[in-house]
Amino acid sequence: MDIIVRPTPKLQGEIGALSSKNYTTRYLLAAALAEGTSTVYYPAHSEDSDAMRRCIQDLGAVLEEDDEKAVITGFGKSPRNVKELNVGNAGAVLRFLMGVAALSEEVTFVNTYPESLGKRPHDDLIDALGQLGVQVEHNDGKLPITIRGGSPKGGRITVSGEVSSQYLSALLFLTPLLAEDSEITVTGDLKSKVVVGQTLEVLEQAGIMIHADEDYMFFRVPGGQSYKAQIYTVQGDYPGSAAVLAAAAVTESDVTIRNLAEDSKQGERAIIDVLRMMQVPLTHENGNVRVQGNGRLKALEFDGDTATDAVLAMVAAAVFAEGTSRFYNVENLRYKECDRITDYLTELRKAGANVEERQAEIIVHGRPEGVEGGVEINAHYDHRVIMALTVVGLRSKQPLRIRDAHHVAKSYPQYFDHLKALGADVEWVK
Ligand SMILES: O=C(O)C1=C[C@@H](OP(=O)(O)O)[C@@H](O)[C@H](O)C1
Ligand SMILES: C=C(OP(=O)(O)O)C(=O)O
Repeated sequence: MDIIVRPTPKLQGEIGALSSKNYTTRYLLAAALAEGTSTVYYPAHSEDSDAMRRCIQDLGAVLEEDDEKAVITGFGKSPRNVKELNVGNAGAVLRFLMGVAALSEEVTFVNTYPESLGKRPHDDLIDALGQLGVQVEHNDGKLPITIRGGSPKGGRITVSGEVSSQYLSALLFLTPLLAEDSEITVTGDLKSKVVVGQTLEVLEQAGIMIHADEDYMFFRVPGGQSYKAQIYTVQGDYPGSAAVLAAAAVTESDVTIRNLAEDSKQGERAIIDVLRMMQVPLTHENGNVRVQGNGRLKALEFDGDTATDAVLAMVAAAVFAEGTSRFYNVENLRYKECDRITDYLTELRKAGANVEERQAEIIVHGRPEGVEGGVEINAHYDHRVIMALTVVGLRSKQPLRIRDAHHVAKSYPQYFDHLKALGADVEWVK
């Protein structure tokens, strides 16, 4: 399915934020790793969260769900033997479950998105699991991957943080369950460091003890621990909401998103500060973010690694800002659902944006007068490219047609319904 995004000068209204993807994957996993019955309130419903639901059930968790909650009886330290797991296109789900698979005899992760997740590297996690004595068969560090776990005991592990924080998070979920204590040393520059804070927060809520150095470069993990069955509540999602807020910022708007906690550990909360720095009129009180856009924005410089999943939306806003913006420290955007620097900028240029790339930077020469549009966009299987190009389309002179925009459902299936409710002129076409 494609989406046509037509120029929309005004957005107005109020929506509730979608539920956080990162907390949903973590709570579902923590519940599966516990032996009792946990409840997760307001879990996200999207392809990635469904991938976690499907896989933990394949591994033996029992899940019952109604409109507001998932009730999960976990498998604890003993996942059921299963031949294959299908994580869809979900990177975090794959990496976390590669860790859990170390507790199984033999599991193969199949390659169902050869053009997206199938191209992403997992070498650093494969190497770390190898240090625990886990055998991993792989296709040059990529899917399909077969893990023969058996019974790793723990010990000293080093893991590179250069490409993704998900490898470290995977080890933090696994090692408390091993018989012996572990020490994890992170090498290189740890990317998406703030997301590790979300992992530690969830582990603490699950009753797991981890001694973490303040800079997250060294961890002592006591072995022989158990995840406690708990009641969890998923907070609102900043990365997805960032795209809606960017849409409000580039139009004449009065848009409110509810349920975005001021004190959230999500780094993408920085969308609020970034839009403020861009001089977009905005308030954030009692979990309500209200943007009263006037279409005028100022350029800025920003360390994108602190808010990795919101950078594309910020760049989309910067396309219409006065001046030149620079998003630096973003090299690991190249290892996501697509190359979010080269592929994304190719699509932005098609739409008429003036953008440049460096290995680890996106530079945007703003065009407050708007961009031409009138082209077809390749989504590159990437939900965040789809959301960001939609923001650009709302302020293009001619409509944009985004091909295969249904991939937005990886994290935010209701994105276009939400935009429509705010008055955006968007239409699904076959
Ligand atoms: O741990 C997680 O849930 C995630 C970590 C981040 O990935 P990287 O650590 O690869 O940047 C983020 O982009 C992804 O959407 C979710
Ligand atoms: C990169 C993302 O997800 P993942 O790495 O989990 O596939 C994302 O949601 O933008």
